[in-house]
Amino acid sequence: MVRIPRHILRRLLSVGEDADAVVAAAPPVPPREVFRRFWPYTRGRRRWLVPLVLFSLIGPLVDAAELWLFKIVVDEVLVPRDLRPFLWIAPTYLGLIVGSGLLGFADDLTSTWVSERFLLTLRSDVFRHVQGLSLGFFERRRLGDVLSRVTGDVDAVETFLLSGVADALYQVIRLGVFLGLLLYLQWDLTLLALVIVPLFWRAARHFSRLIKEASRERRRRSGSLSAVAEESLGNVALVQAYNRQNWEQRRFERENVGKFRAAMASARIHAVYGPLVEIIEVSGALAVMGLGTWKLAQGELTLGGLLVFLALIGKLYGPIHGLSRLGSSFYAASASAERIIELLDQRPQVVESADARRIGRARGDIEFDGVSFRYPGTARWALSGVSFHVAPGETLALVGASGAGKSTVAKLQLRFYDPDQGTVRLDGTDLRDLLLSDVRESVAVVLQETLVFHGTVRENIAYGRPEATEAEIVAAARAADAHEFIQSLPEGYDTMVGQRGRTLSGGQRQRLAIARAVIRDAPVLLLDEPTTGLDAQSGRRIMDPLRRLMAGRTTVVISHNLLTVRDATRIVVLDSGRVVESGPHDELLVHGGTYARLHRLHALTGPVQAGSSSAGTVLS
Ligand SMILES: Nc1ncnc2c1ncn2[C@@H]1O[C@H](COP(=O)(O)OP(=O)(O)OP(=O)(O)O)[C@@H](O)[C@H]1O
Repeated sequence: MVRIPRHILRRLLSVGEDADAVVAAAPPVPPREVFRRFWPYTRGRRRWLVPLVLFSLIGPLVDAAELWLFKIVVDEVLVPRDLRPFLWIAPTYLGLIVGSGLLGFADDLTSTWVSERFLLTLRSDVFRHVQGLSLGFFERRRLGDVLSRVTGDVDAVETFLLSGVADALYQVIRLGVFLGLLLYLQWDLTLLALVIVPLFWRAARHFSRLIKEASRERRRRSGSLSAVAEESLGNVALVQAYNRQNWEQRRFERENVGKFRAAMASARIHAVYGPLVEIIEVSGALAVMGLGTWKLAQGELTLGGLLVFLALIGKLYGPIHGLSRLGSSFYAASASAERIIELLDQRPQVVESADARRIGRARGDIEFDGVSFRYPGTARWALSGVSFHVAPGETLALVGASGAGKSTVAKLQLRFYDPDQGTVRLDGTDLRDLLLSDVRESVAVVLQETLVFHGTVRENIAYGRPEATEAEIVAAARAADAHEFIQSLPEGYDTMVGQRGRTLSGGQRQRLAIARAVIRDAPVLLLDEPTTGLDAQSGRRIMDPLRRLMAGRTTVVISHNLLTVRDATRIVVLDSGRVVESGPHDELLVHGGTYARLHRLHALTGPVQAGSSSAGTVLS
């Protein structure tokens, strides 16, 4: 026999290495654990598995009956050349075919219903889980990979748990039925036919491991591909402006080729496995045929008997073959299941306490008490020992150099993260003791990067409060000085704004964001660099609406632009996560510290010098 050197075989069947992976492979999970994790999702639909099992039981019986009829045709019609038995055989056969057709119809519909229902629940659950994860998860993970798991890998779990198991059951039942018949017909021939089973088993075990490796790699590459595509296409303006298309193309190509290689490795494994299984199968069948023919010659077997026996052997190998093939798709599916489990095992860093309190509408009293915070996985304190208090209706301005920790304060106020030390309070209660939804409900945000969704202008404003009426939406748009420009859009409030509001200008997006905050009508307002990216005129334009929005609310305004903050009740100056100064504008100027220095610098070079008079009064 020709022996293929081991190293060639290993290369042929290996997946290859990826030195710097975009997305890491999920940790391996044993199949039993995968079952344990996903079985609960079949709750409420398990009784539908009973007819499915029954269908799988009846199918092979119909098959066997057909074969039996064939034996009768050969032995009682063809060999004695007698047409009479054919008169009952023909309608019986037709009846069997119609019956199995109806059965197939019911089986198909029921199994699709059960599996699609399962997927419906699982997909929604995975999405709900991912949505509930803390901001920290999204700041660390590649969005494209998460998307690929939610939309692609979820489907494979169904294969693993339902279709796979139903198929396995079906094959086992077929195996049982045909084996029983064969043993009944010729036990010695049957035992000979079964000699190949251990060989099948060994081959299946060995190859399923290889297939699992290849599938893992394929799924990982799919995740990487989505991640690269999402990053490149999501930042298409940047990519084109910097002429980085070729670089992005290469990045994409690298993952694309990786996926191709993984697919080829998987194809090679299957291509070796398929013929191997066939060789084992044919050897068994040939041995049986030899012994069978000998028995026929000895007169121990009729021709019909031998033909049926050989046909049944074919049917017997079918399920064995099917089971071994199933093993490989089962392992391939488990590679996807591992990726889902890894996602489901992510715990939100921010969790609502079991006895969280409702506060209803907050008064808007905010307090940071000795707050220190470090982003997960980093060594540097983003905030250390930060304390300040803002009474209801007051305005606090946070200023400081870039990276000083201003946005981090906003994230802690929204409870996107919990402080490592100290306490953040709303109306005197630790945020950790409040319902998370209440904490978020009490805050309206206008962020640096205004978030606009693909949808109509109306939907974007109402995102702040979905139950808002048309009149409230228009009133909010007016308050945000957005009504006029919205009306001049081709379809007014029904105009679709592209994803991330690309069809709007920066100032228009900001005013839309303000309208959304107005309609939310929350007691606390977080303004993170509300004039970022706007020129002096646009910056001035949103000052009035901002002022209207801030009236009567507790406001925390984050700004580099010192001219927009001088009328705040109190200004807190942050430096490397520490409060270095705090007090009203005039006091800080007299004090002559960091703020006074920054202010002098700004007065000379500030970005809104031209509009300083109106910009400066925003907080008045
Ligand atoms: N998700 C994150 N993971 C790790 N470190 C972070 C994360 N976000 C911010 N940081 C770090 O925390 C520090 C404070 O960042 P923060 O965004 O609060 O600064 P900022 O004062 O708002 O800056 P800017 O004015 O430029 O927006 C910075 O050193 C920054 O690198």
